[in-house]
Amino acid sequence: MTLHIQALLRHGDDFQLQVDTELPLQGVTALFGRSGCGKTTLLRIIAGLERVPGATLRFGEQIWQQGRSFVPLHRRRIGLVFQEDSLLPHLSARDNLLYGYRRTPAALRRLHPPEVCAMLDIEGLLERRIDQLSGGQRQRFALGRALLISPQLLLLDEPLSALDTQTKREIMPFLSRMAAQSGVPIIMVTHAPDEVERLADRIVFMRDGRIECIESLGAALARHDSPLFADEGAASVLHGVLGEAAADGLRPFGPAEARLWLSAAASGADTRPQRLQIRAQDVSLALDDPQRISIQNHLKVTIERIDPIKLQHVLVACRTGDGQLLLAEITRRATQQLQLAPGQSVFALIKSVALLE
Ligand SMILES: Nc1ncnc2c1ncn2[C@@H]1O[C@H](COP(=O)(O)OP(=O)(O)OP(=O)(O)O)[C@@H](O)[C@H]1O
Repeated sequence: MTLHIQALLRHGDDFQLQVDTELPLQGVTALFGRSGCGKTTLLRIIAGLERVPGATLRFGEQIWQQGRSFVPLHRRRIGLVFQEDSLLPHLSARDNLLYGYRRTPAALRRLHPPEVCAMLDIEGLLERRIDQLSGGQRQRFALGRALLISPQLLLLDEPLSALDTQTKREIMPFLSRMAAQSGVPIIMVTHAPDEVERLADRIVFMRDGRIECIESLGAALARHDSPLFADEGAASVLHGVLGEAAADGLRPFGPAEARLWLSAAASGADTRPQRLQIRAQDVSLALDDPQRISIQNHLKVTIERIDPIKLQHVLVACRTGDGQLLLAEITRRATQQLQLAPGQSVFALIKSVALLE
């Protein structure tokens, strides 16, 4: 399934959006870029909230806009969730949730309240009034309401940005569960690299009203000049499964040839693949595997590339034993002292990891 978008739009003298692209849609697509680059404008065009004369929009075989024909939002079967939750305060949580479901013809319903409630863990909150819900719970209801129209496409405009860090952390797993289980493609506007790293399958990088490039998450994390690294530095995302806690509470992550130990809170084995974020600054390299050291996570890796990134630093791209990419940011001086080079086997010492929940 792809979305073809061709549009040229001006907002005043300062801003022009010019897009002509064929966007693959499976899974989660993040629209990423600096404030004002046109992410929300593009999302509104896709939704049909912004009607651009002369634009063309095709969703698979369906023509949403071409020439004089224009399919309005409600006939595109799009689920929308914005930054600020838009629940109706005079309705109960349950009636808000079912608002779109009740208006969706039975023949078009593919997602139903029990599965959506379970996905978002909101069964116990259905009888509450809206003002009795926390910000995070309200946003879960907004997501549920959007899903229950059984949309062909979900558009999320910075759905987490109005939430505090703790609530964001609470909601992330629901978003990723929803992306994995609902089968509905998602386009999400964000300018937070950690949201992209946690949720996205591909990224549309935008700048000054244009699409710079469209990349898979893997490709976007594999280049040293990735826009994802611009503010917070380079990071790797490792995919793996979390095992059961050892006697001391640490939990294994990933296969034996690339095993890491985490102090993750939840207990019990969880067979869902998870993502682990490792900042390149938290990875050191050693020629031997040091034993008398407090750092617990040592991985044998092979150097693939070394890219200068700052005056005194380089980014070393390494392959782990299970074929994943791990980035280490070290000084040029260390690179010379250790005589590091592509193809070489070294040990990556990882000071800190974060399970992207
Ligand atoms: N209705 C409007 N009228 C005039 N200018 C607008 C309108 N909507 C947006 N703009 C301008 O268009 C540009 C792109 O805005 P847009 O909201 O799409 O950016 P964004 O990338 O989503 O930014 P942010 O991350 O801050 O939400 C901005 O310069 C904005 O000021």
